[in-house]
Amino acid sequence: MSDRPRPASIPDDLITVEDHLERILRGVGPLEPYDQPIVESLGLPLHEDYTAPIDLPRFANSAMDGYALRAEDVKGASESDPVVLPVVGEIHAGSAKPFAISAGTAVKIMTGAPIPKGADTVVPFERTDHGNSRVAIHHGPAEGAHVRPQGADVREGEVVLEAGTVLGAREIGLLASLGAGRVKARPRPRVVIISTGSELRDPGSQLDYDSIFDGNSYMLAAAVRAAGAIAYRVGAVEDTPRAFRQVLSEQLVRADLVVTSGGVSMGERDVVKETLSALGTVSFDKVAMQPGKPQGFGKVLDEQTPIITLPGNPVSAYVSFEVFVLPAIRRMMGRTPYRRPMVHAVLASDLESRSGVRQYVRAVFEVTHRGAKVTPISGDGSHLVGALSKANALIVVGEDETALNLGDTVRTLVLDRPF
Ligand SMILES: Nc1nc2c(c(=O)[nH]1)N[C@H]1C(S)=C(S)[C@@H](COP(=O)(O)OP(=O)(O)OC[C@H]3O[C@@H](n4cnc5c(N)ncnc54)[C@H](O)[C@@H]3O)O[C@H]1N2
Ligand code: MOO
Repeated sequence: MSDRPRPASIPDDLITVEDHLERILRGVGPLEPYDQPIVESLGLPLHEDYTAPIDLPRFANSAMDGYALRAEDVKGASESDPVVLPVVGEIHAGSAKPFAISAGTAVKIMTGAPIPKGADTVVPFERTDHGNSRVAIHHGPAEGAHVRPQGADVREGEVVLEAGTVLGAREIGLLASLGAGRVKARPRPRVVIISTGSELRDPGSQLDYDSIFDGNSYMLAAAVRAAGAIAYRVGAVEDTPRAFRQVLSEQLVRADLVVTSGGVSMGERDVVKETLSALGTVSFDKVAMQPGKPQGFGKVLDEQTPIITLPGNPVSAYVSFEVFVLPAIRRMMGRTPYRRPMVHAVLASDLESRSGVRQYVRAVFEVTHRGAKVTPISGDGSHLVGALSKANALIVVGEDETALNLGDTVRTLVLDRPF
């Protein structure tokens, strides 16, 4: 049970959002880390400190196309009084031949090529006559000009990325630059999504008079991917325990987590509840929230795979994903914080809420020159997917709060924002 005090207004037969979430988070553990190809690690937290095995730059090299030479040999050179040096060769990046020059000579050098032994400075072509066998240098540079020194960026032995760093393009680029093809991270959880309902048809197929398209499994698959996990979407399963049990047992081999939609309320064909209650390892509860009241969580079959059962109403399924599944996925991946941080915003209209439930109100969040503002979207039906698509935030109204007023500061979950 959560340590937080239970709001007094919650009816006895409901459990709190906090208790249900805590039960889920206790029931899903972080997945075992292993060495993964670096591009696959995008968005995953690094499991251990990463120490640079080499210097960067690995060798002193030229920052410009030009001539490598000794600054001392061209001291005081100018356009009107150039210093002419013999050109003893040409070095390209990757030509794999070590090179050395002696005093009073120059070598053509391209960007990225190693500075030859004996040289300390590069003069770009633009400050010369661009000569081939001899070159007139029109400028006396400071020693070290246009040379990128070895180890100036990263030192061998230095911890360049700390454990817990979430890997993005820049970090992956650094790892590759240091020669790491793989890196230790917890894997993306594989999440199997099963929608249930004999009325459901796949988008693009023919509808009967009482059938509807299966929006939820697509919405949930997209949400799973957006959370950084792998989604395996299973087409809608009809409302019979046999069909549901069969799909579940077939799917468990590839699941770290199963998420279902539908079939968990009080109906006579609530197949998820009926089938899983019989196993005795999944508990079904009414959670003091709106939308999203009927919820279930437990472990299934021999694999003891965690399963989160979401209500079928689309808005309820979406909000439940945000509140329960997203934190579970993040915990499995080792990403913290598990829960999306709340953002404070000023309410743009009055809002009424039912006592005894935590209300998640669809809303539009925007940052204006006056600060963060949030406007509720009208209509609170859990079937309103059109309205849901217009929202980019959920206002969280506490269990004991029944009215909020225009101008109040409210807590908001700003959806889709990385955290
Ligand atoms: N007597 C009671 N009835 C209901 C209660 C209750 O407490 N007592 N709770 C209501 C609440 S709240 C919710 S939420 C729903 C949850 O019901 P289920 O999880 O059993 O979901 P279904 O009955 O299967 O479907 C509900 C609704 O959503 C549509 N649906 C289902 N799956 C999909 C999908 N994949 N894509 C699009 N739409 C879907 C379905 O057709 C129904 O209209 O129960 C209330 N009833
Ligand atoms: O609580 Mo149900 O989940 O709103 O519509």
